[in-house]
Amino acid sequence: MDITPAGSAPQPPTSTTFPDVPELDQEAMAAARRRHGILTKPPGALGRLEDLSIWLAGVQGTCPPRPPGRIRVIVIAGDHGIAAAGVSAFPSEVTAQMVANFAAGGAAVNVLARQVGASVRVVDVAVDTPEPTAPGGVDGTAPPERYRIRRASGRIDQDDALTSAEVSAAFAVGRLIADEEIDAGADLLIPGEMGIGNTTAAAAVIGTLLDLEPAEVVGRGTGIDDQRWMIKVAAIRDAMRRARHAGNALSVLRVAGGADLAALAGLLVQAGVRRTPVVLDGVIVCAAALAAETIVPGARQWWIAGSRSPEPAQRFVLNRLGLEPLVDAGLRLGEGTGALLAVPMLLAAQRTLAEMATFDQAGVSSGKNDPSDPAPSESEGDGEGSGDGPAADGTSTDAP
Ligand SMILES: Cc1cc2ncn([C@H]3O[C@H](COP(=O)(O)O)[C@@H](O)[C@H]3O)c2cc1C
Ligand SMILES: O=C(O)c1cccnc1
Repeated sequence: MDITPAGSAPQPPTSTTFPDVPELDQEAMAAARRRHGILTKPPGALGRLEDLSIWLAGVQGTCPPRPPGRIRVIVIAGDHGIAAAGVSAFPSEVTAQMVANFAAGGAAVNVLARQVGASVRVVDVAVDTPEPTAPGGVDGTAPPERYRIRRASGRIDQDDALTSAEVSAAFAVGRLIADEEIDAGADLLIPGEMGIGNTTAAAAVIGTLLDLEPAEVVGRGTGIDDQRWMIKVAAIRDAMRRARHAGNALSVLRVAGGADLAALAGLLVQAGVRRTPVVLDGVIVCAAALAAETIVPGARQWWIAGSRSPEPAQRFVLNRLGLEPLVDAGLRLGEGTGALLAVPMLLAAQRTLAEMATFDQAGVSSGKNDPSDPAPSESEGDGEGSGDGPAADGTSTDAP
């Protein structure tokens, strides 16, 4: 697709092509639905676990699906010039300080990752320090300069966040990271982020792409007071005004987003290209997801929504993408924490589909009271697993 220049600074036009994203495996999904129909439970009784397990079968192309073997959280770190306007309750220095905290294993994302056996990688794409703050590559040996796009993205109420070359480079870095991780064996990706001021950029990107009012998309971020809220609305308004005529989603990321958002968008697209599932996190990751789906339609099939953010802009994105968060626990942290909280549900979905006994195996009557209408045998299945089905005969499925 063509990338048209936009924003105040004139940019040379560039042209970039994007990959197609494959469809989920419909046969594996149909097999998962059939299997749900013969497991020892009333049809649909596992609720969203059934949908999740069917999705997992579709992304893995096999039924029953396997448990994820290597869950990777990738925290994309980058500062934002807009922080200088006073849109956050915290100063920009916190971004670099938190990168050190991630490396030391002391952040919330580290704790929640440990809980589900995931590992955490931090990538510095635009932290406001002279030298990159995080090591490069999956094993930390690649040059960190490869991932660093610039020192803080531009102040979006006055300037473009990035140049054309930088937004393309950031998107490419996101794709590179996904490739590196998947090549190293990751089979479930959890994108997270760290960057003071990034809820302002996320809101501006979402507001622009969905044509919303600044006051509809602004949130309290790190916990700003009313005075900062007004500054933040004005910053989003000015950024949206600059981005309105950007032309396409990548250009919106260039004008009103930043290196972190563009890298996240590239990572999300490439996960789909590589048939690798993703759990989405809060409003910043969702802003990148909206851009990614706009750039490469269909990428969203490979994602599920982990957690509802109190940031109002996230809801608009999830509605547009047709995703319903698994968890609504009031988390407003980012880093990938909300997504990690949803991982146990995904694991439960895999396990129930893979390990539950069938009616035949357990010798349990399969739920048709009319003796002239015998239950489907295991080999036949019933063709429909989850969703509305006939009432069960009341046979217990040993629910806890
Ligand atoms: C100590 C600390 C740790 C964090 N971890 C994630 N965020 C989250 O808060 C920031 C966005 O909020 P705003 O737009 O209001 O600056 C991002 O860094 C996000 O990841 C943190 C914020 C702080 C202060
Ligand atoms: O929704 C999020 O991810 C979020 C919300 C507030 C602050 N940082 C991140």
